[in-house]
Order: sequence, then C-alpha cells, then structure tokens
Amino acid sequence: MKLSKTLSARIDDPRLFRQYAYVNGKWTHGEGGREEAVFDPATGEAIGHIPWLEAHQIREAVDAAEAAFVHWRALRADERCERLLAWYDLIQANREDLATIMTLEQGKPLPDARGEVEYGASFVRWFAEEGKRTFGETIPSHIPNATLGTLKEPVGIAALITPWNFPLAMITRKAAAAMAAGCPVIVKPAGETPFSALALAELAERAGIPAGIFNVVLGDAPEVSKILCAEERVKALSFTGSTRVGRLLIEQSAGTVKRLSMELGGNAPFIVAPDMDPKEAAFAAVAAKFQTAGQDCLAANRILVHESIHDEFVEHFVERMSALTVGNGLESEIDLGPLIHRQAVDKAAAIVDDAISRGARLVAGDQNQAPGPNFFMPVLLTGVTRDMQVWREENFAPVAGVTAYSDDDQVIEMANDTEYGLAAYVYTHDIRRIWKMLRALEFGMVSVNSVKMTGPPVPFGGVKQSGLGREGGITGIDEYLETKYYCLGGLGSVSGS
Ligand SMILES: NC(=O)c1ccc[n+]([C@@H]2O[C@H](COP(=O)([O-])OP(=O)(O)OC[C@H]3O[C@@H](n4cnc5c(N)ncnc54)[C@H](O)[C@@H]3O)[C@@H](O)[C@H]2O)c1
Ligand SMILES: N[C@@H](CC=O)C(=O)O
Repeated sequence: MKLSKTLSARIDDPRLFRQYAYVNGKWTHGEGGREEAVFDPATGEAIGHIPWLEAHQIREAVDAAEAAFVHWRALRADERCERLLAWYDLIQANREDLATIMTLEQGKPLPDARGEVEYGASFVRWFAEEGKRTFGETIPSHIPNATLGTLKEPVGIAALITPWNFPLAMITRKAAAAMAAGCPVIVKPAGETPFSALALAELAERAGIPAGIFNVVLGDAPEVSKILCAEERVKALSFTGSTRVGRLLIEQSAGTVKRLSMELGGNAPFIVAPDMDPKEAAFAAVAAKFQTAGQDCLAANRILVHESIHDEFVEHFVERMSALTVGNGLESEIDLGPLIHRQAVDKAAAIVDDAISRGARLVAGDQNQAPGPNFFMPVLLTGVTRDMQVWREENFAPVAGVTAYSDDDQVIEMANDTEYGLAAYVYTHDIRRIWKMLRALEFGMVSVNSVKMTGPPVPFGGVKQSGLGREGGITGIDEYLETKYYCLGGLGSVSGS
C-alpha cells in the first residue's frame, strides 16, 4: 500500500507508518483480504488502510505471546528494564513523527499530540523502574516451624483494548506495566487510530523487545474482543473506553475468569465555590473542558458555580472560550481540532438541541463558523438541569454546561448525581470546604485548584460505573501480577517458632 502524500510529506521516518498488524515480531496482513480505511478527521482524507485479521490469526497472536512469555518472564527485572528504557528513548527520539501521525489520525493539535507522546513515554520509563520493585513479603508465621511469605509473579498474557482519544498514552500506560511485570501483551487499538499503536510496535522491535511480547492485532472490534475474552490463555484484560463496551467485555470475560482492569467513561463535575475569583475559575474551567476538543474522560462535563459569582463566571468563560481557535491540528496556533468523526458532531448537536429544548440558554457557540464537517465550535449552555443529556451523559464534545448552586451540601449532592465516578474538580481556597468535598465526592480522583492531575506516579481510575482498578502509580503494575503465597514447613520460622 502506498504511503499517503500527506503522511509521506510530513514524517522523517516512513517506517514508522505501518499498514499491517504486528504479530510475533512480523508485519502481518489479513488472510481474508478484509481491510479498513483510516481517515484524517480534519480533512476527511483517507490516510491509510489497515488489514482485518481473521479469527485464526488472532489465535496465532495468543500462541506467539504464550511462547514468548516463557523467556520474557525468566529475564531478570533489570534486563526487562533495560529493554523498556530503550523503548522509552526511541519514543522520545521519534517524538515529532509520532505526534504527526497522531494528529493525522486523531485530529488533536500538534502541540497536544507532542504532549501526549511525552506523557505516553513517561509511563514506559516509570514502569521500567517499577518492574524492579515488585517485592514479595515475609509473613510472621502462625504455624509452628514454618516460614511464610509471598512471591509476585506475572499474571500471563494481557489483552489491552484501547480508545481513539489518546491513541498512544492509553497503550503505554497498560503495556509498559504489563511488560515490566513480565507479561506479553496483545494490543487491540481503536480502528480510528491504529497508526500510533503500530508505530509503537516498530519502536518496540528496534528497542529489542522480543517477538511475541508486544503484538498489535487489528480487525472487527466485537469479533476480535470476543476471541480475546474467550481465550483461556489470556489471563488479564485491560480496557479503556466507554462504559457501554466495558460492561460487554466484563460479561464476555466471565467464562474465563480474567483479571479485569476497566478505565471507563467519566462525567466530571467542576465545582466553583463562592470564595473563588470568578475569572481564575472560569479560565481553569475552559482549560478543563476543551482539551482534546472535549473528547477526554477527564473533561469538565458539568460546571457547577455558586450563584453569587455565576454571572461574572459566565462572562469570563465566554471571554476565554471565544479566544479559542478551531482548525486543522497540523496548522499552528490551533486550540481545538476536529471531532473524531461525523457521528460525534451529530451527537454533540443533538445534546445541545436537547438542552435548549428543555430550557437551557445557548450563550455562545455558532456552528456556522465550523471550518469543516467534522468540526464543532465550542458551546456554552447555562441553566443546565438534571433532565438534560448534557448533564446525564458524558458528552465527549466541546459542549460546556453551567448550573448555579446555592450551598455546599447541595453541590455535593448534585456532583454525585451521576452513575460515573472518574474525576471531579473543586475550586476553592477554603480548607474546611476542601476537606469536606474531598471526603464527600464519590470519584476516584479529585483535583483541587488544578486542571492538571495525571502523570505516571498517579493511581488513575474511577469508582461506580467508571471502572475497576488503577493504572499508573505504585499499584499500577499489580494489575499484571499474581501474589503467590508460600508456606515452607520444617525449615523454622522467621519469627523464631
Ligand atoms: N477512564 C479512562 O482512563 C479513559 C481514558 C480514555 C477514554 N476513556 C473513555 O473512552 C470512551 C471514548 O473512547 P471510544 O469511543 O474509543 O470508546 P469505545 O468503548 O467505543 O471503544 C474503545 C475500544 O473498544 C473497541 N470496541 C468498540 N465497540 C466494541 C464492541 N462492541 N466490542 C468490543 N470492543 C469494542 C473499540 O474498537 C476500541 O478499541 C469515553 O467513554 C471515555 O471516557 C476512558
Ligand atoms: N486525559 C486522560 C485520558 C482520558 O481520556 C489521561 O490523562 O490519562
């Protein structure tokens, strides 16, 4: 297949742009001849094609991972660390090409794509090091003349299913943890954004990651996922994506009782207390809402502002929002790229229409200004109420909804009124209020006076319908480790009995 002009003209190393799956260290085409086009969401132009693997080819990826596991798990942790650090160095060295590929397939502005490459690489370095610290325990014995303890062992083959909004970092946050723990991985990226995953595979190979340890399978998503879920040899499934698909995969994995990590949807409240400077809070809310054109699981979905500063907040929000530029992410000075596809634009429009029909006020956001069919201009709605989709659903679009509240207890109840529990933002300088909210908010992550909250040392994850488990941090590697307890009788005990 030919390299599309747009891509060939823009990347230094054409070998990073692969239009094949990657199984057992080989670039693989689909044996059934099925394939899928991948589009630049900004222009609608096809930037390449990917093959769909057949069921037996997915099973071959499991065979390859099974064979590679034997050697990989037997390496010393510091040997795996060296290979992962080599991968990290190559990701960093190829940052510009990786960012370009990401912008072309995902649409996010180049500076954001560079930021994601950096963010994604940081997980590789973090887990390379964490792999050296998977300590077991010594247990004071309650059994006479016995020594008790635990060992940490790799769980086995991990299937990683990832979304299109963060095409690189959502892979490395899982894969680096699993590989550092000694597990081979089979990555199934979103069909919209496969090329970042395939570029990672190319770099993994150059880094000396053995064949069969990092595999990328492509195909019909429900078909591939069903096979991976039903495979007994796949011991762990880590999924990032919508709650709807997460529930489906949990069901499909029941028959093989897998280790499950689920990073699902969010519906983040952004609470602005009466003691805040409305301008500072409004500027922060714009940043928390419009990153990745609102297609972010951490996006501020429901902006809850104390009634005493509501109007001033709205004025500053509009001022800041109006300065955002919308356009092709490859151009300079762009804040918001396109949405991932036309359906996402239609969904955003439907959410806005639903809110207006139920009494919300459209304060800003004129879709006639959109620079193309996949673009959606940032919208501000006020007077948002709980019956509106913009409140109930994760809108995953640049649609901000503001609601006024009158006291702390009320806003806590409002914030918790969602099936989701990923992240919440609180803006206040009142220490009593901070503690009260921190305790009362039913979310896996609460960020106070800071839009930025993520990074390698952080235990990332949600409660309620936002998921299971934590990625990153000092516990992220545990998702890929089994604890083996041992009792050594007849050897004496460490506590001397
Ligand atoms: N909690 C987190 O860390 C986090 C991070 C990023 C994105 N997300 C969530 O991801 C969602 C957006 O991403 P998306 O639209 O790619 O999600 P999605 O659930 O549609 O897709 C995610 C992955 O599942 C696959 N998939 C889709 N339908 C499937 C099916 N029927 N059976 C099996 N696999 C299927 C896709 O191909 C993709 O690889 C949002 O809800 C967002 O909040 C969560
Ligand atoms: N922004 C999140 C990804 C969610 O979409 C992150 O920082 O990991």
